[in-house]
Amino acid sequence: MKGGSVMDHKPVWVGTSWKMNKGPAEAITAARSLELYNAPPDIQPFVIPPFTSLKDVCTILHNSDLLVGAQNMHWDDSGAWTGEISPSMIRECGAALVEIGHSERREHFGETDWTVNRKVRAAVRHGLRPLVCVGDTSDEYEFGVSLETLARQTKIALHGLSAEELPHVLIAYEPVWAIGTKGRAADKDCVAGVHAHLRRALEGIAGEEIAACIPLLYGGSVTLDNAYGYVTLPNVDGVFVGRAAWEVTGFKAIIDSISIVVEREVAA
Ligand SMILES: O=C(COP(=O)(O)O)[C@@H](O)CO
Repeated sequence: MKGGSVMDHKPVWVGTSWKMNKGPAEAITAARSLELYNAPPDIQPFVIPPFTSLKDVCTILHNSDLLVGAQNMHWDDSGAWTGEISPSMIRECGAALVEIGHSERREHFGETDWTVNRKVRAAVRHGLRPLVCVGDTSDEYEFGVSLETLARQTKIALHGLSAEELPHVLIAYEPVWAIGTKGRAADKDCVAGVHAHLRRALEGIAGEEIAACIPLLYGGSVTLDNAYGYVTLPNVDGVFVGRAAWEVTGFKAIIDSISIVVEREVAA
């Protein structure tokens, strides 16, 4: 079928960020209903709760099949950074992942390629796996410069990482025009083309062998109806879901739909 994740028996990543939803009580309820969840073989599920729920969710899911991440962090270990959360604080909560550079943070909170790079380097230094979000705006898409934007964001995000550090990174391609209630999901041809380009960019940065280890996820209006289609594409190693996975039942349904495809491909 492809030279991507399923054939290589790498796990297919299926995760959701709860964004600014679920305070501690609701997050604990959701985490408890995932605690005993047996993830299908070859699927690596993850959830990314808000900071106020991070420790509780990490504690509940500590021995589960799910990984837990934070939605952002500062790059410094500690200091006078009012309102910020450090990498060691996230580690202390028990998180394994940290999302960096989501377009909502780039657009509304001053995240830049430069701050993304500092955060990515800090994350790996602290033993966290950064999930770096890259994405083109609708203007960039219309003007035909999406690939340049994505290559720039990726190169700067990973700048300065060593050959040992690079395989800890995950990348999510999330077109800004695909995210949220006003977004439209990218079609499969677009995702296949962009992911092939991103893999080549990674090969330029890290060499072929390491680039092949870096999971490339797609995110933006992923639903139960389209999720499994994305993971059949070459160079798509998973999906990063928002709204459609905020309810635990929706999240599990998406995982199940993907697992059918994965099992079929592994058996073939
Ligand atoms: O923003 C994301 C996608 O949100 P959707 O609601 O699925 O469009 C991605 O980062 C997952 O949170």
